[in-house]
Order: sequence, then structure tokens, then C-alpha cells
Amino acid sequence: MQLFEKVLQNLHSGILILDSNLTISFTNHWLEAALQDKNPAIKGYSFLDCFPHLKDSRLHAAINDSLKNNLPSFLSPGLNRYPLPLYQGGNSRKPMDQLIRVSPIINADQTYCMIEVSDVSTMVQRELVLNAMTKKFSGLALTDELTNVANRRQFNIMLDQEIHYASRDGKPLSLIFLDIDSFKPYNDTLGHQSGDLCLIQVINALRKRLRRGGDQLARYGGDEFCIILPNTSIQSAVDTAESLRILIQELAIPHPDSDAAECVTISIGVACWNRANVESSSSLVLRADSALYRAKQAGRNRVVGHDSDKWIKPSPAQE
Ligand SMILES: Nc1nc2c(ncn2[C@@H]2O[C@H](COP(=O)(O)OP(=O)(O)OP(=O)(O)O)[C@@H](O)[C@H]2O)c(=O)[nH]1
Repeated sequence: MQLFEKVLQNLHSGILILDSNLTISFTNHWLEAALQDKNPAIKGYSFLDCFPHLKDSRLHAAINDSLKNNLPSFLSPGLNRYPLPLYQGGNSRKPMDQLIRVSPIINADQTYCMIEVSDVSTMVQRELVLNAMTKKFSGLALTDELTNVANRRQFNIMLDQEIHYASRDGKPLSLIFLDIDSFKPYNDTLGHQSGDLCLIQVINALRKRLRRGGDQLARYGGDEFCIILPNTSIQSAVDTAESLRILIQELAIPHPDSDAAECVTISIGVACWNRANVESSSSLVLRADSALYRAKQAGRNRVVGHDSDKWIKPSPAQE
């Protein structure tokens, strides 16, 4: 018995033994050190008087299960991070993440309950850091580095999701494709860095204007961007596109070598998801892109919409 007690005393985990009245009959050195303030006053006292916050807790239920039904249990740190008021090594006031095992001990006709506590703070911290990194990297994998909007991969995911919602809710869904006019000559004349700044300026302006929560802006590639407009009919999307076209023109970013104007302008193609045909996302993208191509062919710095084999122009008030 003495040897058993010696072993428990010197373990690198905490041991606390309760009798059937929930009186603390044993604590080892490790636990006493980790208790800091409470040490050494708990031995011989009621567990619930020492730790009143644990009444009716998961740990309390596990202790009752152990004493009354001889059932062992584990309390994982995921659900119960700091059940006992224990602190990490030395005089640190950092609470300790705990993995707790509760086991019944039957000695002659007496039942005891042994609570074994392991310090898993390092493991939990490492997991938190890994989770944060995973979140960060998955965010990076879905975001365009230059403009900070969703990239094409994220756009594909978002579009499929929005088509699903539009189909479920019976609401229209429109898609805008836009492209900076004569951007190659802009880069060639003013340099690639100025081109980058121009892209950022255009995207920031669009982002500010799109105030509806559900609208989603993404970079499709190069100087081509797209906007998903949930719950928006084709005409309303074409009119929104026209207001965006005017907005970019009014930024008045000088463009010394554009075919369309003396400043930076955009051409825009718009298409609305065809519910009747249960249109695929790739077909919707193709139609928005064809509308954009038509806007370029018609002279740039303009909006063209496509719906059920019809080409759509902005409403007269918008033009
Ligand atoms: N600065 C900069 N340029 C880019 C970036 N991505 C693509 N480009 C350039 O954007 C230009 C896109 O040109 P295009 O869209 O093919 O043609 P365009 O001159 O804009 O002509 P239109 O679209 O017909 O008006 C290319 O010269 C690309 O090199 C980028 O991240 N930064």
C-alpha cells in the first residue's frame, strides 16, 4: 500500500481520490502544485465545498457514475477545457487544459473514485495554432492576392451554391462579367505596376458600390472580374451593371492608349440563370462571357445582357 501511494505521489499527472461521500481522501504532489491557491487545504474536505462551481457539472456526473455504477469515464478537453482550477507549471496564472479520467476503485467494502488529470495545454495550443493556420491557408487558397476578392476557385464554389439557392427558393440569379478596356496597352504604356494599382482601384470602387450583403465579387482571371447577384432579374442586373460602368468611368483614371475613352473604362456582359432549363453554372458563365464579348465588339465601355436568346440593353434612364 505504501509503495502504491509513493507511485501515485510521484506521477507526472494529477491524482485526486474521493470516498463515497465525496470527501477528498488523497491528492498527489503534482495536483497540489497545479492547484496553487487551493493547495494544501483540500484534503479531508468535501470535493463540492472545495470546488462549488463543479456542482452538477460533467465531472460531477462522472464522479457519481463512478461511485454509484462503477463506471469509468473520460472528459475530453474539447468539451471541458478547464474543469478544475489548475494552472500551468510554476507560478504561471495560465489555466491548464485538462484531460480527465474518472475511475472507480473498490477496496474491500468501500468504493472510491479516482480522478486522474493530465496537462494537455501544449497539445490544445498546438491544435489551436494548426486550426488557425488551416483557416488562414484555406482563406488564401480562395482569395486573389492582388485585389483581395474571391478567386476563380472560390467563384466556382459560390456560383454553384447560389444556383442551388435560386433553384430552391424560386428566385432569379444574375451574373455579371466585366473586363477593363484596352488593359494591355495600359500596361504597355504605364507599366505593370501601374496596371496592378489600376486593378486595385477599380475593384475597390466596385466593392464599395456593391452594398447588398449577398452580392459577391470575384476575380475570374487577368483583368476579368465577375459579380454574382442573387435575387436579381436580368433587367435589374443590366441596370446595376450600367451604374458600375458609369462609376468606373467617373473615377477618371487616365488611360493614354485606350480604344474606348481617355480614361479607364470597363465592358460588361450580364446573364440571368435559366430556371426552366435548369441551366448549369458553366453555361451561365459562357452566356455572361459571350455578352461581354459582344459589348467589346460593339465598341467597349458598354453593357450587354443576354436572356432567353435576347440581347438586353440598360433601361433608357440609365443610358
Ligand atoms: N498589371 C497587371 N496586368 C495584368 C494582370 N493580369 C493580367 N494582366 C494583363 O491584362 C491584359 C489583358 O488584356 P486583354 O483583356 O487580353 O486585352 P485588352 O487589352 O484589355 O483588350 P480588351 O479586353 O479587348 O479591351 C494582358 O496584357 C495581361 O498581361 C495583373 O494582375 N496585373
